[in-house]
Amino acid sequence: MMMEQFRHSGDFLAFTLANPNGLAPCQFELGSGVTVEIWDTGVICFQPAQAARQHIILSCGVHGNETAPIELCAAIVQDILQGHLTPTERVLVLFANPAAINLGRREVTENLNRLFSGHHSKGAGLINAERQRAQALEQYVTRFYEGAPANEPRCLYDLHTAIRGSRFEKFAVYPFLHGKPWRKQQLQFLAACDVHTVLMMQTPASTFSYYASHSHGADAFTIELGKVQPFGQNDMSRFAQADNALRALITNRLLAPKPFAAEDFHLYEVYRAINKQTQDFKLHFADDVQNFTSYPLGSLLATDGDLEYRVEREGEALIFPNAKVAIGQRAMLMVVPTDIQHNLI
Ligand SMILES: O=C(O)CCC(=O)N[C@@H](CCC(=O)O)C(=O)O
Ligand SMILES: [Zn+2]
Repeated sequence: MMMEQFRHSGDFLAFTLANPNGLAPCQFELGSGVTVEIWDTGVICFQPAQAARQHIILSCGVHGNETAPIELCAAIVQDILQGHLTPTERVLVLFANPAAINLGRREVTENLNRLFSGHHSKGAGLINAERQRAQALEQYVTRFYEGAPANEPRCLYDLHTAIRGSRFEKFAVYPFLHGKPWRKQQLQFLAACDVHTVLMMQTPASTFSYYASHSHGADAFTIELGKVQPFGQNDMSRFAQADNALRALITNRLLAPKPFAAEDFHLYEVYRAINKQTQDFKLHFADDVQNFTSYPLGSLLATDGDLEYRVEREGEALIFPNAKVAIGQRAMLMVVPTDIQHNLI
């Protein structure tokens, strides 16, 4: 797709996917006065005509086969470009891994969501498209927040879908805050997105949301919207609330949330992370077992060479099990319900 076709259609996703290795930066203004800046393939920034109060990053396609969030973000961008939606806030939308989206695969060579906070530069001499993209995405996030006064809210919602079905179809990961309190206002926003299950992380991570949270002080989340499906096969009505809430956020039309109530949420914390140590890592439950499933104490969950992982704690539930990850990486998290009200602000 050429520039002219893109300007006509407003289809920034198609423009990105036709130019997965890079796009010449450019800038133009919409009839509404919104300034549009294209920084790179998959990287588009909207600056409203009037002074903004919030600095919002929406990202999708960190994993190339997680299509529902890509469709959702593409529609938002197209509606802005065609004048149907006029942001009042500064917005950066990222289609994070165009090459993987084109392949319909989670990754081209390496999991992009394990390369942030400098992990893209670890491992002597290793260079690949995902490492370069992780570094570039960090630079774009930095550039965007450099344009944000320190006292103004900044957030990043990194939209994904899970590989498996989940007992809770939509859920969020709240990155580790190093002892700072979790924010009720953010949980209320997640509830407005119809996301009522939140996993509170207990350690630093190499994910995009942890990077935005830790390096830029953003309210940042990984949000899982349903299960991986090919393009065109998502039932987008299941994500209508998230779509509406994100559109309301960028146009400053969010309704006042109802008072915070702990019973509106299923909160979990990580009890332990199981990392793959050998090529023999094997899960001992079926592929259709859902995220947040629990088994009785002592049940065998996984083996890794001579190692056995069994249920150790009452109520322990599994999440993100994946035997195909690279050695050394997280193959499954075990989580437990938590009541973290003491650390909510
Ligand atoms: O379903 C799965 O196994 C993976 C879904 C996914 O991509 N999840 C993210 C979570 C990131 C986080 O922990 O914040 C990931 O694994 O990168
Ligand atoms: Zn993902």
